[in-house]
Amino acid sequence: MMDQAIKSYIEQMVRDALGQSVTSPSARTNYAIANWKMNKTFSEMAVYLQELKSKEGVSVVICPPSQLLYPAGLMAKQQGSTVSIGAQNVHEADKGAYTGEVSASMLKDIGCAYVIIGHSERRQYFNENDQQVNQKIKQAIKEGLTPIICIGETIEQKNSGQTEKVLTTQLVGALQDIDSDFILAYEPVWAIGTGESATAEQAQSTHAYIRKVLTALLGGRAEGISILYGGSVNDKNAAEFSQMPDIDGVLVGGASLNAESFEKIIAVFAKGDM
Ligand SMILES: O=C[C@H](O)COP(=O)(O)O
Repeated sequence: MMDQAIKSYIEQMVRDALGQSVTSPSARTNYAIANWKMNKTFSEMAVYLQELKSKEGVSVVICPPSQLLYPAGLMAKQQGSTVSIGAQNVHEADKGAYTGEVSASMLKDIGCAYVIIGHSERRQYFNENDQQVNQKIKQAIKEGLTPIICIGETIEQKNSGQTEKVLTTQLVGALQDIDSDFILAYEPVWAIGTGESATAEQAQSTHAYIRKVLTALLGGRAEGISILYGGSVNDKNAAEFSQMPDIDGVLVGGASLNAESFEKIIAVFAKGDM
């Protein structure tokens, strides 16, 4: 548990930061990240990667289930693709007796460049807490992986006006003693897999708040952090998100499973094509 005095101090910094305008979209990298979750076989992955064309001006990351991490990376390399490979989770320990788990050094060893950490499905089904998320981020950074840190509120938290408090707590917990770069993904739990995305305006307003919290925590470094939106993004609504100054890309679940749909989403986030 965080000391109450530190928490109050950070909250004051956040309040102070709320008056500042800190956005500079052109300086940040745009990302289109596919989270396949527990989907796709080897042959489905092979067909998908053959079909998928990436674009300049946007970093594309595919996060397949763990059995496909190595072959997907190999195949992308053989095809001369610029697509990077990311894992969907990592364990917080270096190594040891943790049956079924995978370490950050193992992910690095097989060519992963990114790892999703703190996805709401991990928090909900596997009881991951902010302290674990923080440890996983540290492990990822130690091994040279870029963490894709997920935060987001549930529908109950949203309806009771707790969104900003929940996001601030998750950010403060996740980012303790983190001084390397990362990607942040705002994924309202109520929008994940429901077909009911946040509106682009709702997402923009929350992203602007998140950036101000990041500014309070990290200072000027927050300016360069890409903040992605996730939650029922598809090839129809992606363009609206891409117009928002604090939305630097998307983390896509269901709609990323189809190469054609994901390619359309990639295209709208390609800087220069907007
Ligand atoms: O990581 C991706 C998110 O959970 C979003 O999933 P979704 O696009 O299926 O709503």
